[in-house]
Amino acid sequence: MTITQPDLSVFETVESEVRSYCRGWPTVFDRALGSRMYDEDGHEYLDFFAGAGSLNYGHNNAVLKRALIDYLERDGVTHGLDMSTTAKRRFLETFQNLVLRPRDLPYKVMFPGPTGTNAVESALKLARKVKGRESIVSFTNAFHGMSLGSLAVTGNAFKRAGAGIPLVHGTPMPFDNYFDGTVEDFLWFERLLEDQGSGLNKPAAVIVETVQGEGGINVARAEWLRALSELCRRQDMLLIVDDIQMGCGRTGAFFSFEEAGITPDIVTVSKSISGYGMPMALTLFKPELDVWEPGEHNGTFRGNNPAFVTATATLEAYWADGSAMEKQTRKRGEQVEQHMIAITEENLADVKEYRGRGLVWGLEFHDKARAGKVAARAFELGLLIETSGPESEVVKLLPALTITTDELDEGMKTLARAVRETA
Ligand SMILES: Cc1ncc(COP(=O)(O)O)c(C=O)c1O
Repeated sequence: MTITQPDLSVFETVESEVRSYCRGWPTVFDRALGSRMYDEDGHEYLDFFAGAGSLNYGHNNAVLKRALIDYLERDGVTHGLDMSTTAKRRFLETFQNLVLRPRDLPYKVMFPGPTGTNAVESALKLARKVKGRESIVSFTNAFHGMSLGSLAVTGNAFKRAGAGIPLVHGTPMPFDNYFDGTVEDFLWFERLLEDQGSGLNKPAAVIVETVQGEGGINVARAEWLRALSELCRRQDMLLIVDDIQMGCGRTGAFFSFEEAGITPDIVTVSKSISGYGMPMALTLFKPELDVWEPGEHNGTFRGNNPAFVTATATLEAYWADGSAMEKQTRKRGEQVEQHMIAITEENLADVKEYRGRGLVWGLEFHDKARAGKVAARAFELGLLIETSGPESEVVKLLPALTITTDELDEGMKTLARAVRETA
């Protein structure tokens, strides 16, 4: 009898898979608490990434964890099906009372599916159905997700190439050009629309991020957002704000568009809405856009009940008095900015610009490869930071909103050291 050796290559594949899918962080994470992550070898990292913005309230937040454990211990419904549950009702009531009503936002709430791209797809689909038109305006360096509709309005050429086919029905427009000193009136766009020879059919909607997260932390001016909102009104196009990364308090206010004083027709929310890093997404839309028949947009995981529980606990803990959270985020933002000024002054020849709002910040270098080097060195020094921008040329800081001032100082000092040591 011959004994064949077991094929162990599958295990090697698993290990290389685990270690390669790690955003350039060559380790395997195991535990996380607050703003700290720990790998399987016990190394500690300060987290300035916050689950790509899905953990605005930190890892294993004690209040949310308690709510979840209590719910599970009383055998609360755990599926994600589209059914009426007490957890869903409590979330909807709390969202109405603590988020929509105080801001006088008259939105209907829809659960489009588990993740951000589901919310974007539903927004595009709804806008097209309402207006009976195909095209959607989106902006240079925009990021809206990886499924085909979201990708069609995403500006990143590399991500678009992943589709391998032409992506249709997107109309690109330049994002706020911060440096020209004037606010666009968008008359040029309206002239294009009127010019029969331009071939431009009127779009159904415009989709915009108030701060482009994946696109390199590009901050739109409030005046520009207002001009865009006016353009949409004049031209009978719907305004969709994708608040998936910048919402839930990231820029200060609960919704990132509040400061600009605009009321988008449709808003997409995901990432930090569950508060605990669990998949959950919302599409908010004005009541007059409620054109879907029951069942016209459904899905198996549209109503993640444990996520409703943590989302409700998050709103009660942090947004019952939203102004406190807002104030704290702005203060922490000022703290980051002080460090950014110091880093810039120390590296005048290398730093191109720093920019940000609330607790989302970017640091760009003249040398496009530098951001990756800084992030890699920061990792060695125990700090998790990502890069963003079309060529990953921007160091992106996205700490939890619940980070302490000491942790923030510690991380910024590590960043300064990483910049110094990669000069
Ligand atoms: C602004 C924005 N929209 C949409 C998405 C897509 O969300 P998801 O990755 O959950 O599909 C992201 C993800 O980073 C995002 O930042």
